[in-house]
This record gives sequence, structure tokens and C-alpha cells, in this order.
Amino acid sequence: MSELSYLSHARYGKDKVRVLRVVRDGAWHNIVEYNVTALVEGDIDVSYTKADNSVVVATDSIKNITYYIAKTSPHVLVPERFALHLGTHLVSKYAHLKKAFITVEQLRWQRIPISQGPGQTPKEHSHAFYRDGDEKRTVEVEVDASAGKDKLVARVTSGLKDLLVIKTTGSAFESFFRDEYTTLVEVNDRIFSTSIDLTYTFAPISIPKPADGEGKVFEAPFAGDAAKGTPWDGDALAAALRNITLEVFALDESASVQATLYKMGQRIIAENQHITTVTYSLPNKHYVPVDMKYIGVDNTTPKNAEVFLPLAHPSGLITATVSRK
Ligand SMILES: O=c1[nH]c(=O)c2[nH]c(=O)[nH]c2[nH]1
Repeated sequence: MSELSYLSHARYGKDKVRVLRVVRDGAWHNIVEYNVTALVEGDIDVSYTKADNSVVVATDSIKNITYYIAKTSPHVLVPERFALHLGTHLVSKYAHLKKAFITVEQLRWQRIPISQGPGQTPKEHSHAFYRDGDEKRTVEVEVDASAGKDKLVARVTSGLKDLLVIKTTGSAFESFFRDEYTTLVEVNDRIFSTSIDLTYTFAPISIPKPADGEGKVFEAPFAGDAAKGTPWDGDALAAALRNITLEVFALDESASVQATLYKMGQRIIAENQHITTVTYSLPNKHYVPVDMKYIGVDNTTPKNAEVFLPLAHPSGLITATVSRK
């Protein structure tokens, strides 16, 4: 049997580690809720090939470390920083683990606005929050300790998913290829709706290897101009890229989902120097005007289309990556 096969890939860890972290600033409370996956690679082959568990940091311990970093990291409120801290901790604490792969999905919690009386802007509550949608922020970090003795190399891809949008005009789909299979009619005005999945990749970053294995290097803040636009600036970047995405969606006179997607990606690359690639996955969520000709009502010519049937499936699926030259 042993001549026929070999272990060509091995990675393990804990999936779906759920954590809510409260950071108290006096009476002002900040929260993040994360779903974390923490996986490792390294000199672990014998655990598969020889049933030798001496190289296995138990997935239970990896879960405990995830909670330990959530408790102790000064970076816990920014998912990119938290993931970098956790990955760095794993590969610097355990020399035989060469790479850590951390995925963080952040769920939305918004402060509840409290009205202050007529004409006054509502105030955000200090410790009460609500879930304002299913959209998530995502972070994937690879921390690579095999790059050198004193440094780690980290590759960061951030993103958002399940951001649902719709616009009721400013979208057409015309002049597409036609043959005997074509039944779709050209339209110069239609509903455009999609559930946006976006990922954006940063140029690799270098982190000094913490000598003590405790990731203490992360106690020094990565702040100021040097951090701007890099993964250390994750919150600002996430807000800016979300804005670009929504603005292009709203303002573009869309010739197709493809053409609008490309404009979104181009603008992100143009305005964010540390981002190297942008990938969108945009399902075309079809809304079809209901045909009412049978009762003598025009609901299908674009200017009279007012009642639409949301189609659950099938949907188009338009994807692309836009990269820096
Ligand atoms: O924007 C679109 N792109 C397509 O590729 C396509 N195909 C289709 O049937 N409708 C659309 N709309």
C-alpha cells in the first residue's frame, strides 16, 4: 500500500469558533462578534502517516488560544488585526507549525439610536445594539513562518459578503449574442439586484517574529501613516470599499452586471494603493415584470412595468477579478 500513495497535503484546526468580545471604555462598550476558523500546517505528517499524536496541538487547544487572543489582544476590535495576531501567535509559539490560516467572519451589530427630542439628532446608545442585516465582513489571513528566521510573512484577503442591493432603473442589457437558443428580449431599462460578495487582497506584509512565542510584538500599535491603506487599517478600508461598491452600483448607467462589476474593481484599485486584486461575485437576482396582457393591462413595457416577480432561481452569476498591473 505504501508505494501507491503519499500524504500530499495536510492542514487541521478548529472551525466555527464563535466569540463575542466586549471592550469596555468606561460606560461606553464596544463589541465584535466573530466566527473564526483557525487552521495550521507544518511538520505534522506523522500524525496522519504514523498515528503519532506528539506533533498535534489539539484542535481543542487551538480553540482555547482563539479565546485567549480574543481576551488579551489589543487588536481584537479589527478583524484583520485579530486574525494576524492569532496566526502570529500560533506559528511563533509552536516552531513545528509553519503556517496558520485564520478566517474571520464578522457579524453586524449597530448601536441603537435613542431619540433626543424634536429636531435633535438621535444619540447612539452606549451598550445596546441591533443586527442590521445579514451582511458580513470577511478576513482570510495566512501567516507564514517558513519565510525566514526573524520575520513572518502574512497574506491578507479581506471582503464582505451578502450585501443585498437593488436599483429600479439605470440598468440595461442589450446587443448580446443571439442565436437559436436566445429567447431573452433586449431591455434598455430593467431592475438590477444582486447580493454582493467582494474580496480584496493586500500586498504581502512582513511581521517581526516574536521571540517569546507570545506574540508580544502586537502590543506595539501599528498606527499612523505607515498603517494607512494596509491590513492594519482594516476598518477604514472596509468602510471605503463598501462605499465605492455601493456608489458605483447606484450611479453607473449599467450596460450589464459585467460592465458594472469591472468599474467597481477599477475604482478600488485606483483609490487604494495597497490592494493588488479585487474579486466580485455578483448573482443577477432577476425580477421579472408580471405579464398582465390577459386582463388588458400593460405591465411589461419598461415605463409601465411596476409589478415584478422576484425569481428565487435560477440566477445569473457574474464573477471577475480585477488586478493591479
Ligand atoms: O447583465 C447581464 N449579464 C448577463 O450575462 C446576462 N445574461 C442574461 O440572461 N441577463 C444578463 N444580464
